[in-house]
Amino acid sequence: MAQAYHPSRVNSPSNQLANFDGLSGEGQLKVEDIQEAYVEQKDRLVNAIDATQGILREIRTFNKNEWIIRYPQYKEAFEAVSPVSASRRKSLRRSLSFADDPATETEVVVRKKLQRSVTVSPISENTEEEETDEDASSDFNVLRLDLKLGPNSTVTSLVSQLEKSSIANLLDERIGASLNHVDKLRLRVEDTSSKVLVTGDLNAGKSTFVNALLRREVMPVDQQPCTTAFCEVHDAAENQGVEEVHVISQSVSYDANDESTFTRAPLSELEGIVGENENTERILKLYLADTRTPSESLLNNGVVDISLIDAPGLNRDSLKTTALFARQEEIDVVVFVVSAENHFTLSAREFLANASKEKAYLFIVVNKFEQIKNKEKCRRLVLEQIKQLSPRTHESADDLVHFVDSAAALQPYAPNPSFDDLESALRSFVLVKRSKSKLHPVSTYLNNLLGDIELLAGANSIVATTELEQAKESLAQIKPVLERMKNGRESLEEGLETLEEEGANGASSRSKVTLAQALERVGQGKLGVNDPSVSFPSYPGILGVWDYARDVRKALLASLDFAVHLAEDEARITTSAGVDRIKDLGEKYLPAGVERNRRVFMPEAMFSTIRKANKGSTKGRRSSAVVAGGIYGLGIGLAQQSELLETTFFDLFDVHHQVWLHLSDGQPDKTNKDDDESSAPTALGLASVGVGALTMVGGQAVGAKGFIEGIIRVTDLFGNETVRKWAAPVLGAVTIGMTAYLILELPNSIPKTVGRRVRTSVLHLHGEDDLSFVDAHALRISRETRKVLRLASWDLKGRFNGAMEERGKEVHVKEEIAKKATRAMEWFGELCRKSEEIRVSARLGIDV
Ligand SMILES: Nc1nc2c(ncn2[C@@H]2O[C@H](COP(=O)(O)OP(=O)(O)OP(=O)(O)O)[C@@H](O)[C@H]2O)c(=O)[nH]1
Repeated sequence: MAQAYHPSRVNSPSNQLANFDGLSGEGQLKVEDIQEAYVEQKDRLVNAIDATQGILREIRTFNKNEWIIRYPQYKEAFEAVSPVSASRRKSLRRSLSFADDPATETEVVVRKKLQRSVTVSPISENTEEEETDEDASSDFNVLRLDLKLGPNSTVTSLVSQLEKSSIANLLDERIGASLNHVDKLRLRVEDTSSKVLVTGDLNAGKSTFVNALLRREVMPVDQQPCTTAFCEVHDAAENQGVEEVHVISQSVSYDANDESTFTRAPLSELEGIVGENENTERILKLYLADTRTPSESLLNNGVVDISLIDAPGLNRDSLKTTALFARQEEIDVVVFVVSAENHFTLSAREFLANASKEKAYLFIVVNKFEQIKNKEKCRRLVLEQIKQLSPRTHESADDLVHFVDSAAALQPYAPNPSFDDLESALRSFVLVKRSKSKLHPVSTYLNNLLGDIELLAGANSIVATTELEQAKESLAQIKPVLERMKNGRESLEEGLETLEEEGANGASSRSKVTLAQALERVGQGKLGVNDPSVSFPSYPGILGVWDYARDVRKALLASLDFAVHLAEDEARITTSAGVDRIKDLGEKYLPAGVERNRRVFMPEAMFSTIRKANKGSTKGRRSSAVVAGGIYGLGIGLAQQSELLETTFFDLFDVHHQVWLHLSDGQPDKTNKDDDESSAPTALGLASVGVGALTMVGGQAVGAKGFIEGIIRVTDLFGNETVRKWAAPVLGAVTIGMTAYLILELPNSIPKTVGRRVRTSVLHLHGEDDLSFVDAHALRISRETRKVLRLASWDLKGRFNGAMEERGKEVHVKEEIAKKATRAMEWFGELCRKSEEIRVSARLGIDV
């Protein structure tokens, strides 16, 4: 069978239908070419659908797991430029903002690549030189989010309620909806069934025409005019190869797999069924096995499963029903059969006028043409009528209007080229229409969807680039700081340790010097320190000697207190200097922007705490008082301690000291100088106490030294006669003289005696850790100094480590952002590439 599609139009300049649908090329086109073109386009679309679904799913996953996709909004960026360049720029430049951040706008360029395909990139220096594209679309078609709440609400007002992620969720939902829609589109593209409605005037030969197409006399001809059944002819392959009739029960939707929706009948009963169902608009499904090859068969053509619907002849009653039927979306093609003898009746005109509104192109079969004598006149008249009824059909009349004799086509072995032409044209028309009705909307949708994906990718690429740049900028600032901190950490710690050590040691050694000097002076009967607040009492005379000794003791103790106070003051100065140096270290090592220690060091607050007595110490109370610097207002409060203030006889006459002086040739024994008199109550000592007591009883205070010296000399003289004679008066005179001497010496000797004793007492006060007065205080002061310095250095270390940690975290965060942004840039770039690839391979926007 010849398959030439347009043999008469090999050189035809216009082939509007074919041109319109992109299925026609230069020269003669065979129906196979159209079939092939259709199949190719269908396959390309199915692949494009699968690939698009793939990238939509990837977007959702990426949006969910890796990058919150930002939803861009574009508006034209108007600039005060010359009118020419303004018109150029208007379509090029867009102001890009994001739904979650409408205040921040970036100027971008929207470039057209393929039809309806745009890319977005930031403004560059060369932008001005680029070609203008007035049609460049820069808004979303498919993935548009309706972010407006009402007529007066703007995106801005809504955004306050929408987080970035909420918009990303909305976008995700939109993508989800789009995925579902693409699923439906896939089914639509893959659905190979196509319905051809055959209708026309009563008795025009519709059934004969359908039989001719089937090359079988299946449809009953010469039925009563009131036959109202719609006979839908399908390939038997759709019914497991069984030829039969399915009589569809009224008011149910037919399902071939659901027996309850139809009644089966053999083909032989078709005529009877059609006859029975007069006046009822029934639908009958006919399954026929077409034995012809796919290239010959219309029903089983290997490309689409065409089903033919033999509609009732048009009359007043059936007109409306048939018109409604023809309007159905699933009807791809309406074939109108008109008898060449009768032309178009009123009903036919009415139907065609309506149908041409729905379907711009109609396939018209002018039947029984062989019977017409003046064929040219008939052809002319019919075409004129068609021109009136369906102008578009008339324009493509060569393809769409066929003058045939259907009855003759049923004759076996009789060549019928005009019917063959019709058949080829009808098949091509079905395919072209199908391409237009099924493939074109899918192609448009995919193209728009991919365009949206590219817009989204372009905008998000800009966001990622900006984020990457910002992160890099921050990293360039923070990383060196962190590096410096890491490198400086050790030397800072060393510096702090040294400062602490130096401070504590310095305070200790200074205190030792100060206190040792003071104690030495006190031992010599002088005030430990010279200060106007501590004065030496004046000697009140022999009668006030007791009080004098007490006052001297008190003054010396107070001067020692003052010395401790001085040592503490010195330590305060040392500590202050140490704290300042710690601050300097802070300035050196802490990076800018880190809060410095705001606490002010108060030296006066040092040494103000009372240390609790050591547990188990028998001298608990005493040691508590010793270290209670400041408790009495002066250092350690020695001058207020009753046991130290206690004045004894030995403050007046230090017999013990005198004995030692004498026995060691007037040199006090240095090794035993710290000995307490109470710890060595010698016999001599006791004797001297007795003599002392005697002299006191006699109303005179006699110095032990003088007294003992006297006794020694007196005993030396007793062996001499003359001496014995003069002994009594001499002894009396000596005693008187010595007594006078001692009394006169008291103002000088008391301070020394008291000083010595005070020094000894004080030295023994500090039993803690068996340390001396000086060492105990030096230790206490250095501890306090160390404590303060340590606190300051801990604070600095804390700040330093905190700042380092913070910067470390910041670096980590920025690095993560940079990593994410880099990945996003690559990902969106790849997305654009994939999207473009889909467009190109599916020829979206080109083949329509
Ligand atoms: N000579 C000739 N007769 C035809 C042709 N087509 C149909 N007929 C005859 O016209 C009569 C009507 O044919 P049908 O096919 O029943 O017409 P129809 O349009 O289906 O009729 P209704 O369904 O009743 O409207 C029959 O007697 C056919 O034999 C044709 O091409 N040439």
